[in-house]
Amino acid sequence: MPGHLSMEEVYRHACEVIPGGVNSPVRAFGSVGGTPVFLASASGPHVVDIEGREYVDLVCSWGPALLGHAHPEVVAAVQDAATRGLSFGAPTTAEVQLAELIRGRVPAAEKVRFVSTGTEATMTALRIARGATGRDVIVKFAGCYHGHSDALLAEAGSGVATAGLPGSAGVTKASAGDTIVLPYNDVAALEAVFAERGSEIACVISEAAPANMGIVTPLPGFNEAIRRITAAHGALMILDEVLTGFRVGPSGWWGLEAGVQNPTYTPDLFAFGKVVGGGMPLAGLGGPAALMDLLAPVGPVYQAGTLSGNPLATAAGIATLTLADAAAYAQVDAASLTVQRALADALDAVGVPHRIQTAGNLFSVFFGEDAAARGVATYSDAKAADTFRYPPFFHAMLDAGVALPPSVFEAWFLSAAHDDAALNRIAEALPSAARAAASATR
Ligand SMILES: Cc1ncc(COP(=O)(O)O)c(C=O)c1O
Ligand SMILES: N[C@H](C=O)CCC(=O)O
Repeated sequence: MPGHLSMEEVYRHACEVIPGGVNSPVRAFGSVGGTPVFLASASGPHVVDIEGREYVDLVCSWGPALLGHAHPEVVAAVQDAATRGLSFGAPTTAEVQLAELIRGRVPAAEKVRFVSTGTEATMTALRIARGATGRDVIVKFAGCYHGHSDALLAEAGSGVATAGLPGSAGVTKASAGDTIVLPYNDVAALEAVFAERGSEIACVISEAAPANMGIVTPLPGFNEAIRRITAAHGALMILDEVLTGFRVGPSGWWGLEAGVQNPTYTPDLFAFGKVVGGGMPLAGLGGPAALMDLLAPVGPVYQAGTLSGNPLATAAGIATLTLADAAAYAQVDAASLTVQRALADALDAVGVPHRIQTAGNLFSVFFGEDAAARGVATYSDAKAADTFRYPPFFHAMLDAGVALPPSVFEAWFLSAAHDDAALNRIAEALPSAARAAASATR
């Protein structure tokens, strides 16, 4: 492909050789319109497109860039690892070190199996649950996204929500039939389904705090209720911390909500991803030895991966978790609060009813009277909000040099590198974006 092409030209060419021009649907501008921004580089709080335009980034690679893009120490760790080999397909001491770092933060993850994507982590967790219980049925919640394995795409959030799809073509009836989808935050629905089919249910999987239908904070006691009900029926609880893990705090959402010492609940299995790989393809699942040892080669539940525990990804994960100390989390939290306040002020100033919902330092905005008055507790609430206000809002921000997630159903991500200059640029961009949201029509 010739150099110095415009964004539109590159996109047109990309669409000829890559479906939709993108390698993950949420990167397309399907719900906001326009040409996806092709990036050339990223550093700290910024991304730079192929035309040389710099943006303050509020996507952060959909979560991993907790410390900002290309943190020098993380890059150095990866470079150093690369000099010793890109992939061995054999165990390394670094994998042991990363597993120990995770266990130090989430003690219930006594053993960790590394994979390359969050999808694999949740898929493997389901397989363990089925292997452990001898049952087939799984329960998930509408609007939660757990990656793109067959069993978990029904009424999924993220790109499935953005595209307005009920699920995916290509999933067998048998696979879909083994998945029960319930409304999020609805303890009565969960109790009812267990009362009826409890002996068939292998597990309940939930995002620790859903962040793929916008942020829908679990109502107080909801995660505890999942724990209580699953335990009563001999089913497993899988907490998907792929997005929240090591991002909203040192021990993820579970650490914030349940508390690490004497936790109010502990799931059977955790799924991790994103931050744990420091921007490289690495994810994992963790839990008590008795369950994790069901995995091959110890137990009968098969799982494998040529690139699992890849040395570059492991090095990035170790460097990131080592650098992600209390001060780093405090910086991310403070930056998030600053943007939330500026966003609320800008929308209030032009009279756009809205609700900003949070899960630790993650947040998203829902527009509309109902969302503002009652909040958003379910996927139905999220879809009923004034989503038409987001595209003009998004494009006004982009025009002003701030890259938001290109879907109202995605979270906004800050990093420890979002300094005053970056935060000021966001604050300066917000008033005109709020005016664009105010004048949007259905
Ligand atoms: C909560 C959650 N679980 C699982 C996944 C799947 O992870 P991956 O995209 O790495 O497969 C994602 C995001 O993609 C996620 O947000
Ligand atoms: N919402 C997704 C992950 O959290 C976005 C990542 C993707 O699917 O590309």
